[in-house]
Amino acid sequence: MSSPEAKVQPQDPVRRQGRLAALKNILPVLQMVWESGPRTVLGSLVLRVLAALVPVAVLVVARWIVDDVVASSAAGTGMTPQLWRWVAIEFGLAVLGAVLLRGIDYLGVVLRENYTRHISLKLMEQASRLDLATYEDPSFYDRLERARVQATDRLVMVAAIARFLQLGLTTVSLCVGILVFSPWILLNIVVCLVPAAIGEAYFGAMVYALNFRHTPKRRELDYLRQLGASKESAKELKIFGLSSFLMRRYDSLSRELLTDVVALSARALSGLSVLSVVGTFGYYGAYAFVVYKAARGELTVGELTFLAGAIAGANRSLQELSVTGAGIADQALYIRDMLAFFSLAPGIRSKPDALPVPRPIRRGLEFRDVTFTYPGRTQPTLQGVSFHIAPGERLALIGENGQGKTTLVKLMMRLYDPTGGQILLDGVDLRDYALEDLWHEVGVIFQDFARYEMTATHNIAVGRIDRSEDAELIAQAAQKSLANTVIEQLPLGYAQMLGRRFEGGVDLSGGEWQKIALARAYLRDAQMLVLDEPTAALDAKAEQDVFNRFGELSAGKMALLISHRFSTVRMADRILVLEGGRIVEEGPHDLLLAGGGRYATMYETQASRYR
Ligand SMILES: Nc1ncnc2c1ncn2[C@@H]1O[C@H](COP(=O)(O)OP(=O)(O)OP(=O)(O)O)[C@@H](O)[C@H]1O
Repeated sequence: MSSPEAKVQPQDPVRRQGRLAALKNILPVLQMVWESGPRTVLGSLVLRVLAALVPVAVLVVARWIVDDVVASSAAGTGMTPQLWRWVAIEFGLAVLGAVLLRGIDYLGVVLRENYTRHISLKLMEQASRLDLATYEDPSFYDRLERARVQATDRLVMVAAIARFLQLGLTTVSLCVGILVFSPWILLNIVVCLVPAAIGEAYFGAMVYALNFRHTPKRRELDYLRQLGASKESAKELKIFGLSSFLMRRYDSLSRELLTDVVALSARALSGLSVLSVVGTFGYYGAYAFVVYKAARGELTVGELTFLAGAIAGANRSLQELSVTGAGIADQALYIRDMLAFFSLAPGIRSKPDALPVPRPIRRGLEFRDVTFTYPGRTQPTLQGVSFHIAPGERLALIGENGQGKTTLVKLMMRLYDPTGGQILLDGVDLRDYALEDLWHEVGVIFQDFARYEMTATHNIAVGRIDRSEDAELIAQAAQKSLANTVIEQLPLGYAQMLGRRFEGGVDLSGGEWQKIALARAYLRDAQMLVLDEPTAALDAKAEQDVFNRFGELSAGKMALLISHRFSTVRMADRILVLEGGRIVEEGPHDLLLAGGGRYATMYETQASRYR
């Protein structure tokens, strides 16, 4: 049985410890950014360092220009060569600044595309590793949704970190410039900005906490939106008149979210406005002090120019630094969900020394006293199930709805592990075999098989994707399942896009889809065939044709059939009757019928309908 995966316990994001702990999440993200394109990252860093130093260089040159102009005009020497040189340098710096900006933008685009690609592939890979049980847990979808949104939204954070580094360097260089003249001016600016920085951080965390709480509701909103505009539900929505019901639900849910968001934004607006007034005090205090010193002749006009520019620049970049820093800290909280998703480990996996599945399988598959309870359920779905299926044998499973037939198949494929008992293949526990090998050896079509919005070829090829280019093999599988008759009617034949999602797609009937899905099972060179309701959507004639072939196709293999139709079931060598998760009868059709038990009653009920 798969171990329940650790639930991600959300730390209280508003508390300082939670925020500080979240900061360490930045490191793995930086690592992922680096992995997505080391050269781009390096190039981007170099450009940003250069760009960070341009503002202070401009101010230093401006200071010398102003002082030289004042001196020249007092001495009446006009434009000196030295002055020309300063102007030329200033011009060069302006050009450099503009070019660097373009370069940073360009590399930013490359970085963003690389990172999105890299992270999306990682997400897909991780999602494919997880247990089926994980997919049946609603909290998983909340987590997946947060991870998905974060994977792309956190690009903002990547850009923010780069911006933070650049701003940091600009700020330090300007502050050093100010410090040379007066440490007090600097202190004044910094101290007055601290409350605003704390305020930004606080409200950022509040927004995160709100978004965290809203995730289930947002998921429901997405679901309602999709349901309201999907092909699958369109018929029922119209006939049952459900649209207004869905819209009312959407309206009330979205209103709840809106109210919360507006309330928080209003609080942030008033709180942060007050705090920014304090910051402005610091800036103008410093500015007035410099003007006062210049007026008393304690600073040259060039120094006044430099300081006024540096104070304005430092104030601006410090404010921006605190907003960007708070932003990064918030993003770090969001990233926690993405990292938590990446750290989920599947409970069902191969052991390090896993065995290959024997070829050929000699003794067959045995369920030995198997019990299974679904995660989150208290009652077992299967109880003490024991049976054996030998190579070359066709076994049928019959039972009313919800008796555990599909569950038994899921256990057979190791999509779940039993909670009690053992499943053995050639006398060895299924858990000792390599998972991929085991899956390779089964050709399965589930009752709720997937309908891929792809071409007819690919819809069959998914059964054995490494042979997707082998047109002949695919055509043979289609012939076996009778899908060829369906495909030959399509305007583009095997190249026809199926489903309605994409341009030129053609939809099929339920039975036609089923024949296509059946071809997937035949495409595999598998030793076990498992067909869960393989003919449920087929008409009587097609069912007859499918089964006439099935006999030949399953020769020498183990075949398990699940069906509610006795016409299907009776052709099996042996039939298991499942009731309440237990096998209550077992034997060939004639024997069970003669026995007059559960099977005979079910058979009679169905037969009487046709008399
Ligand atoms: N993922 C799940 N989590 C919890 N319970 C489940 C899950 N899947 C199935 N069940 C429950 O297990 C029981 C058996 O389900 P199963 O799908 O195996 O029945 P079945 O015999 O194949 O039914 P049907 O003939 O309707 O296909 C049902 O009561 C069902 O509600």
